Amino acid sequence: MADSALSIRTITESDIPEFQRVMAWAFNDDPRGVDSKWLKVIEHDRAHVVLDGDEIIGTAGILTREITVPGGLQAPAGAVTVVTVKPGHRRRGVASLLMKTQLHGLHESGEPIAILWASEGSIYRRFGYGELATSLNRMTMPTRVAFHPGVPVSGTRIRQVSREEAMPFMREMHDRVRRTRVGWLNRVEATWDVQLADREVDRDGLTAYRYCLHPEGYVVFRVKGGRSPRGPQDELHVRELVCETEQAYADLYRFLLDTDLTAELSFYTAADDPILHMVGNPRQVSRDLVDALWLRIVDVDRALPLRRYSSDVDSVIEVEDSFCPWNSGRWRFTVKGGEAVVTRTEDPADVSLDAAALGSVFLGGVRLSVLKRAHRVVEHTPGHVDMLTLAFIGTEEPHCPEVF
Ligand SMILES: CC(=O)SCCNC(=O)CCNC(=O)[C@H](O)C(C)(C)COP(=O)(O)OP(=O)(O)OC[C@H]1O[C@@H](n2cnc3c(N)ncnc32)[C@H](O)[C@@H]1OP(=O)(O)O
Repeated sequence: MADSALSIRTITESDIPEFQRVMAWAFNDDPRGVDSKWLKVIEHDRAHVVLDGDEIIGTAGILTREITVPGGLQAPAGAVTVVTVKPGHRRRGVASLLMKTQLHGLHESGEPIAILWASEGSIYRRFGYGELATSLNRMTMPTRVAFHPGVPVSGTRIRQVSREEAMPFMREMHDRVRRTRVGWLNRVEATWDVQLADREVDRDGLTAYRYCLHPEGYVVFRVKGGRSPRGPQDELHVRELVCETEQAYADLYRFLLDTDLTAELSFYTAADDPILHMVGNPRQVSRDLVDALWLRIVDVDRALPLRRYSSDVDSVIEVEDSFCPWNSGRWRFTVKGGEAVVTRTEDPADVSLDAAALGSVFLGGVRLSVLKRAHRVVEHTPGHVDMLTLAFIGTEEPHCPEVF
């Protein structure tokens, strides 16, 4: 329960310095001037502060985004960011008040999905966000590894260019590709400034970004210099690799892996990055899967029909959602030819779950059958969990390549 001394409102320009200070202190960081990169994307009418009297003690923002969902469709998503509470004011309900205000606002404006990256795994389930809606593969591999015979490299010339030259090409390429990849988000101009901000302070001893273009894709990376008695040991840190053809993917990876003076490539990539199967020895690719997007179904009946499903289903799903009570109760979920219809029903439930479990499975990143084994889903009618599992799973692992 929120403390009764607290109030909440959207921000004005004059709140920005204090908004930034609270953010910085909460993240154990230093404010670095009001041009701090995250502030560039904050939408003032969707950012909130919590006050204790006149003192700003909490912050949160929603970014208006589109997310690609299974079926190659785009759904509106509220991208929740900079949820922070000033040290000294924690555990008195400030974050809960921010979460409630955001989710009620999204419900009223008809935006059926909320997404976020969690700083800690123990915070957001209580607010109905499901973990691992997308996961991230922290991958490293030696450079120079050979490809499996039969993986073609076209010999297309790849050009390293300046950021200015790369930007128009990257904007267009990204906007085409993101519409085809489940979990990818659209970018507004300020997003590019944030995602590819190249401030000295963010480089951690690495070079500035390098931009390399292929006619059907691009790659952005930094290099970390290294030497050893055995020879050059530079590391390539890939920031993003965006390709609209499989050929460009093979060409750009080959280009990176053949870079002189390097020993290792690292890339926070999709869980199912095909590179694992492109190299001759898959054990040379080390992988570490972590949670990425957490997803919240704001409105069950609006959200579920937004995507396409892999098989037909007719099930009654009982949802428990004390934080957004309009979702609680039983819903008939019928899929025919990939399209879902969701209606209220009084019929007995085939399957029961909570809002967070529904958020985890929405993009196909988590199997409902696994949540059943984890005691997070209850099956009342045998067979329905398996049927729903197959319907929700798609042809690729969902992936969100950017932190917001
Ligand atoms: C999307 C993003 O922006 S991710 C970034 C999140 N922010 C940070 O990590 C910055 C540092 N942390 C903070 O600023 C704060 O501790 C926050 C925002 C995580 C939580 O704010 P608070 O105002 O303390 O949370 P609030 O008092 O509403 O707590 C609600 C519940 O969550 C629990 N909770 C809150 N934070 C945590 C945590 N870090 N770990 C475990 N439980 C937590 C509380 O114990 C409480 O539980 P209860 O309902 O059972 O009593």
